[in-house]
Amino acid sequence: MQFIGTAPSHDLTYSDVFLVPSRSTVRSRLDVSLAPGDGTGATLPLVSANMNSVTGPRLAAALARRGGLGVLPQDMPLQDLDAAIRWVKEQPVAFDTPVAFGPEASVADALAVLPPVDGHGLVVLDAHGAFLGCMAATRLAHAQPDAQLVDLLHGSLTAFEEEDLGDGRHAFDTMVAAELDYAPVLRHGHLIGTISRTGALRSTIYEPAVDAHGRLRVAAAIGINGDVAAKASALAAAGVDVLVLDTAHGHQEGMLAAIRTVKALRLGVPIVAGNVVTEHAVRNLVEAGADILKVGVGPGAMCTTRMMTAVGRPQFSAVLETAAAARELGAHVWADGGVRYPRDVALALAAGAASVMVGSWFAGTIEAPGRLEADADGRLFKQSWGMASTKAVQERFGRLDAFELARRTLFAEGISSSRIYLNPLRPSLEDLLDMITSGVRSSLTYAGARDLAEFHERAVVGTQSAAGYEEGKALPVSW
Ligand SMILES: NC(=O)C1=CN([C@@H]2O[C@H](COP(=O)(O)OP(=O)(O)OC[C@H]3O[C@@H](n4cnc5c(N)ncnc54)[C@H](OP(=O)(O)O)[C@@H]3O)[C@@H](O)[C@H]2O)C=CC1
Ligand SMILES: Nc1nc2c(ncn2[C@@H]2O[C@H](COP(=O)(O)O)[C@@H](O)[C@H]2O)c(=O)[nH]1
Ligand SMILES: [K+]
Repeated sequence: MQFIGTAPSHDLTYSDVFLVPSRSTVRSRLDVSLAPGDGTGATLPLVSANMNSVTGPRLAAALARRGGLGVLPQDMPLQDLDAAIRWVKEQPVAFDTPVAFGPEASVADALAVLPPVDGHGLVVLDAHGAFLGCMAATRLAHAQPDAQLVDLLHGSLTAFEEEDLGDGRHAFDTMVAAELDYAPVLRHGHLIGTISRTGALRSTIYEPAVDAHGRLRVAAAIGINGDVAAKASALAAAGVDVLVLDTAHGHQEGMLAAIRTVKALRLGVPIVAGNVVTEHAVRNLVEAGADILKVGVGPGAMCTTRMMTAVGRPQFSAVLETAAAARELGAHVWADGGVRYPRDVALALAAGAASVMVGSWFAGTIEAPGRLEADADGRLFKQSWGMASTKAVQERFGRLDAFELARRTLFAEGISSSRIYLNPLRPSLEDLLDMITSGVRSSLTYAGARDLAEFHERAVVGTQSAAGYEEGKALPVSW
């Protein structure tokens, strides 16, 4: 990456910079590879943040199916993490995970996890897990909230046998011919997944991130305190593909010791460690055994660290410096936090990040863990909160005595409650992935790059004023 003109002497963040188009020989945006090449097996440079409101097993499976990686948060009890990892590994790769309800569930139960939008649907299973029927999510909009789903199944949609669908193109055409936008997929009469037209289309564009056994990949985080070796070993035994060692101040002795401990276990999975923002920290953490550095102090949407402590660093420069240092050492960087538009992802990758970690943006999706709520205007949202917020600290340390809990709560550095609204046009994680990857694929072709290594090499970046940034925004109403 190079700056157009002279490189600025002060630190920059994503909004301060823009990409300059260069002469290109790349003829199509579909000729571009977005594989991070960081040893995680991901084929898409997107990682979901290890936040309770962001990454649950459902979101992790959906993300891995399209090539990214979900990081399950360290706050989940170990047995829940174990179950979540195993659950992700059991999910279909070629089809979507069914949104399933038991025979007792009501329309209100369904609306708490699934908005009545096109392209989505739900299945109803009997008490033994056998498939009873399905319905389009849009049906929920016109039903009484207390109606039982099972009573709405008459005229149930068609279900396909797996072999009738074939490859993504054939599956898409089959659904168009059947005038269906959503359908369950059966194998010998047993439910193995669901499919939508967009899902069929996506399967021709994305490549799932799968392990050596063809199962979806998943990452999990652990903190630096407690029995780090026991936790890391337990997660590896459950089948985790990437381990993330995470704390607010990653450049500390406690982190270096934790990395050394996990490295010595030789678990055969990449070790991600952070958060850091300097070249010096990269050198120390890689020396201790980290393969990937998680970079970002203070850019996160739920994060109050910069205002509380003045500590941090504008994220574009943090990524640029750490990625250069990591590259020299054969390590990689994940740019963590502060991403609000596809352009921010493109800029992090141009600065040299292998992958980009997204938190709050993904919290407002159907696949995120929270329940759907509606505000006074009927707009749907999910709750989100920071992992260092009072809420998170109280949940994490709830088992401690009142004095210890109060002491730790004093040091909160995050927002406890925030509403992340679902984008009505892009309510699902996969809709956001489509938007982000189409933007980033386009960024690469503007730079004349076929893959992320070339993109980083060829990217030309300029700095802009606040007015320059403003000019780039679309106008929803006339001026
Ligand atoms: N990327 C970012 O900007 C930030 C992210 N977070 C996220 O919040 C979550 C919780 O992290 P964390 O608060 O580190 O909790 P952890 O449970 O991981 O504990 C952190 C440990 O580091 C010690 N420590 C020393 N200095 C600091 C410091 N300045 N800030 C925090 N801990 C310090 C703490 O001791 P003691 O409590 O005695 O001081 C504690 O032992 C993580 O997911 C983290 O990524 C949190 C803040 C910033
Ligand atoms: N200082 C804090 N940082 C936090 C907290 N919770 C999460 N985070 C960091 O933010 C990113 C996600 O950023 P986003 O802009 O995409 O939401 C996450 O990975 C953490 O590094 C917090 O409470 N305090
Ligand atoms: K912030």
